[in-house]
Amino acid sequence: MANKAFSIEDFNLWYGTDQALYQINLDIPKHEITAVIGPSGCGKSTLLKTLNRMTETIPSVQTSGSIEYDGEDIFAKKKMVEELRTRVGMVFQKPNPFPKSIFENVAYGPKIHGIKKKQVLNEVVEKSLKGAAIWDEVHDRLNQNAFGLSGGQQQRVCIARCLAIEPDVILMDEPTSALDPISTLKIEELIKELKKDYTIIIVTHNMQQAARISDNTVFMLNGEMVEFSDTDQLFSNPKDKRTEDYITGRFG
Ligand SMILES: Nc1ncnc2c1ncn2[C@@H]1O[C@H](COP(=O)(O)OP(=O)(O)OP(=O)(O)O)[C@@H](O)[C@H]1O
Repeated sequence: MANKAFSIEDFNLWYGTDQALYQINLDIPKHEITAVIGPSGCGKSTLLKTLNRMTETIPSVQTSGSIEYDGEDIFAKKKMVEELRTRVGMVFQKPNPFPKSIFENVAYGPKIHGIKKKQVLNEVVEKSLKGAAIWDEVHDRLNQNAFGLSGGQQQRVCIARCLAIEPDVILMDEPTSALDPISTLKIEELIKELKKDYTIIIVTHNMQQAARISDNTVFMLNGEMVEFSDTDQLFSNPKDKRTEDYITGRFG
């Protein structure tokens, strides 16, 4: 695959003595939406968090195998972590704005990266909030605390915060599971929109969501990657019997 964001080869991960990922081999294409589905505890979040090296903040974690991002080994050198996290942003399950104003939430990353000029920060904040489809709702109250927003609005502010560091990839760990159906739909529409500019990898419990928004789907089971296919194919004509059993609701 010429246009791949991540290339994962023979990747294994252990929490202490418990193995959570087994021999994962997977190429994740650029500028597409890749969904990761599977029953609870199958390793979806672990796989996602490994992609921007968040799992290594847990002391007991050990890994083997290789993961390349844009052709470079993500584990290669210490310096790579900051660079990697700038290029690979993350949005979490529960909206987690900082207890700061909407403006400061979005300006936080750029400020850390040394941007001080108010004019530039204003532009970044506006662009990011527009990119996250929340500008119209908040432009007249940027100085209000982000906690005053609804859950769906908070999640879009968190997406804007992620966009403000100008990543190439956005990892999303069940970004709508804490939201109501209307907010969920808005975020799904936003994700489809963001695909033009970003590579998106989304963990979801919700198979309908994976079917609605993703181009490719990874099905995981007990720490193994059972199947990686075009989403339409995976849901209409799965290659593996275990995928079929899962998507037809026979387990999980
Ligand atoms: N910090 C941790 N320490 C030890 N074990 C962990 C840790 N995080 C996850 N695990 C274990 O690793 C396995 C995979 O967990 P993971 O959270 O990746 O699964 P998941 O598919 O995302 O689950 P869910 O859908 O319930 O969020 C599970 O057995 C879990 O108990």
